[in-house]
Amino acid sequence: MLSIRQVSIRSGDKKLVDNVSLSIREGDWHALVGQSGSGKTLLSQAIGRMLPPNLQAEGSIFYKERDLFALSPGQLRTIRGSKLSYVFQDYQGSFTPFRTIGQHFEEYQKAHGNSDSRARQRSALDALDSVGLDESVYKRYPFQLSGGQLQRVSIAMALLLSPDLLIADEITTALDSVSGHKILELLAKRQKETGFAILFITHDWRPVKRYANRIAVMKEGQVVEAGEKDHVLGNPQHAYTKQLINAAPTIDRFLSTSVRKAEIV
Ligand SMILES: Nc1ncnc2c1ncn2[C@@H]1O[C@H](COP(=O)(O)OP(=O)(O)OP(=O)(O)O)[C@@H](O)[C@H]1O
Repeated sequence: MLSIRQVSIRSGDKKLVDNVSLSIREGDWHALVGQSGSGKTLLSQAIGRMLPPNLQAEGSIFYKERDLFALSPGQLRTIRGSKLSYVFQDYQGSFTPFRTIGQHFEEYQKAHGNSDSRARQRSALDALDSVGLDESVYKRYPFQLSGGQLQRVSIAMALLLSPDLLIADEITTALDSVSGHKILELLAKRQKETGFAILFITHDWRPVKRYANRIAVMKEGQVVEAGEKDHVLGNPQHAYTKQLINAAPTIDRFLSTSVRKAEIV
């Protein structure tokens, strides 16, 4: 469904992403992991042509046989937000403080051509309901919601127009672990219901093990290993992947440490 072909991203002479190729299939939960600064966010921004203006991308990214790099800005707008949508770690930055949640939904839907105000409100309330939020949230301001609730609103908006691909960049990093877990469970439930694919950028191996079916590992701008999750985790080929897997906390290790601590006390 999405095919990233030999994409490089440069800042002047410096290559920040180096000749990356990656495919995302319908319904995939595709994890993108790797060291800080390895180019995960830039690669995800390149998909929606949202790179900072000082950077240049080359190569091609095909969404259902259309090269996104070759589309006009108008053509791209019909795809971004509707077929491809984003949720970010910085959910607070995605909201304007003096606008209610309802006003955010209004603006978003008008921008995507929904001119029927009753239908707009109905679909906003349905979207809130689908992420476990009640109608009262529609009239509230962003500062009146918790981090977890705001991230739910971001997901509701990102899924409003039934995208084929949701790009989720570190979406639980700013949340406490319980709220983060609830967000991921919600995402998994919505994915099961509607079948969109997820490009899931993370530092955390736990959700990768739990939810992903495919993994790509990035290091210094390159994808050093990619494939089915079970294959990559069970039979890692690259030294860096092995290092990442060994460094990840496992429940077994966590439990044995806790038991040891309990024994010492
Ligand atoms: N606008 C920019 N101009 C120049 N260099 C940039 C720019 N944006 C990012 N970079 C550099 O590109 C590299 C890749 O950045 P990117 O944010 O994609 O990494 P990442 O893998 O997402 O890291 P993290 O996991 O810490 O979020 C980094 O070295 C970063 O400093």
